[in-house]
Amino acid sequence: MTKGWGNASKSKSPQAWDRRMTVPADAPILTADAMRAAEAACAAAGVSLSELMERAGAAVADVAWRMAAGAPVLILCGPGNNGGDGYVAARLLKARGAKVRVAALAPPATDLARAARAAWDGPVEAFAPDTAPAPLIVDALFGVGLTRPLSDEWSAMLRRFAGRRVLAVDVPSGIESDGLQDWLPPLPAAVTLALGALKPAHLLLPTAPACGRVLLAPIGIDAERRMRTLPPLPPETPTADAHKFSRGMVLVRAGPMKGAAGLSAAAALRAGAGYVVLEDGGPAPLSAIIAEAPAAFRARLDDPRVGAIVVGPGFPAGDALAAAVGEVLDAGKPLVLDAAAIGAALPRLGKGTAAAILTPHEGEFARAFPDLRGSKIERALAAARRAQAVVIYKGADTVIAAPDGRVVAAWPGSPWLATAGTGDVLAGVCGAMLARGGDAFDAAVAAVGWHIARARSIGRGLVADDLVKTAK
Ligand SMILES: NC(=O)C1=CN([C@@H]2O[C@H](COP(=O)(O)OP(=O)(O)OC[C@H]3O[C@@H](n4cnc5c(N)ncnc54)[C@H](O)[C@@H]3O)[C@@H](O)[C@H]2O)[C@@H](O)CC1
Ligand SMILES: [K+]
Repeated sequence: MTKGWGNASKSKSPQAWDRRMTVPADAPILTADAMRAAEAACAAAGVSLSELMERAGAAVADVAWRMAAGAPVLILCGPGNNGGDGYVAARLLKARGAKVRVAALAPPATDLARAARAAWDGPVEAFAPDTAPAPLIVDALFGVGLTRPLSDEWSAMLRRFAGRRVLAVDVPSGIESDGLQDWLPPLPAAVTLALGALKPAHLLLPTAPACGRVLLAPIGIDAERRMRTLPPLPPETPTADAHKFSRGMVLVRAGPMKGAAGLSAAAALRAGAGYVVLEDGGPAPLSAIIAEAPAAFRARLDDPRVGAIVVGPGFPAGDALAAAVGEVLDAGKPLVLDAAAIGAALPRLGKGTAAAILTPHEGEFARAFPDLRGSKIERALAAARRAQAVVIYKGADTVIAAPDGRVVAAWPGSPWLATAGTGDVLAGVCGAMLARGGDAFDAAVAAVGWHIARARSIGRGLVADDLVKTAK
């Protein structure tokens, strides 16, 4: 039932395995409200809520069984349906022969949880400051129903179990699942089993690292897929009749810091563009880049073969940037707008302009959209709607949003991307993907996927140039 599971007992280093932060690819993401709506739709379609809880508990038991590998398990149950999942898991684990204890924070407060508690035929301890630990702790205290931070007393009780292996049911308790609050869980999880769909908090900072490795138990919910995790990178081989212009032509406008635009141009080539022209560039990292003086470059803007124009890398705000942005907007070609070019273009975007991808990092986003509130996903969506453009809201928890409501959350990226010049590379890769034609959101998703995959394959010691230097 669960996806992406690896057997802990086979791992040479369980501790290293525990610390891995991964999420299932191309998986649905739902807010708590959307989750409840999906649950209601399931019930209307004839799958009872108790059946959903039974499936959830079975998935928890399955993962716990393998994580415990024969060692005793302590299941902590809260008052709501998250606790109900815990009681179901306890019953099923015991039936499989596992050594299970259950400790409850409070009596069950929902009908479903009461029924699940009643079906558990073992003892229930009160979860207290002296509750004895076990090698595996299953955290079924609170899920998407958490409405306020955990009390200091409960937080202290949970912190006592730090260092044990922890399996969190749906979310680590204490996390607000929609990503609206930065509450951190007192007991971070090695593995979090998301039920029905991933939740924003699994994929956004600061909560995502506390979820550890995230697995998904679909439990039969028909989750809509407008919000999802990063899909696998599609295989890309040029068609047999490809030529340099059919693979996409990208223009890169250079500002005063010429190395940045050079990196973008090299990235566009490396990501598959057939022909890349760099305006007024300095020494470019690849000699296959066509460097042109400003006048010749401007004449290119009208070339019908141009698939995308990149502007912003190495180009601080000012009159020169405003003029450059004005020219590329007038050209009516698909655009990648990075850094200060985003703010310069914003007043004109969405008013009949061509498709655009904006690539702000945190500071640039705050300058361009200072009034937006909510989770990073909500802010990215609001910015995309306002700009009528695709927004890649960069960071370790990059979020890609389209004006029509589609979202991809790209956590976990690669920590090696946190170094100068990688944003210039991403802008160039976006140019290559956009120049192929097709949907700008799909292009942005492919660009982020390319960037992360490349960074992961390089790993330790990565500098931005490495992302574009070689094909492998
Ligand atoms: N939505 C679905 O489709 C399914 C949900 N299931 C489970 O149900 C969970 C949601 O259940 P609930 O909505 O009952 O919510 P929870 O079980 O997350 O918690 C709600 C309860 O906790 C109390 N509470 C909230 N914050 C508190 C705090 N800080 N301190 C003390 N008490 C607090 C509430 O008053 C309520 O009694 C999911 O996370 C998942 O584990 C599963 O059973 C399977 C299906
Ligand atoms: K939980």
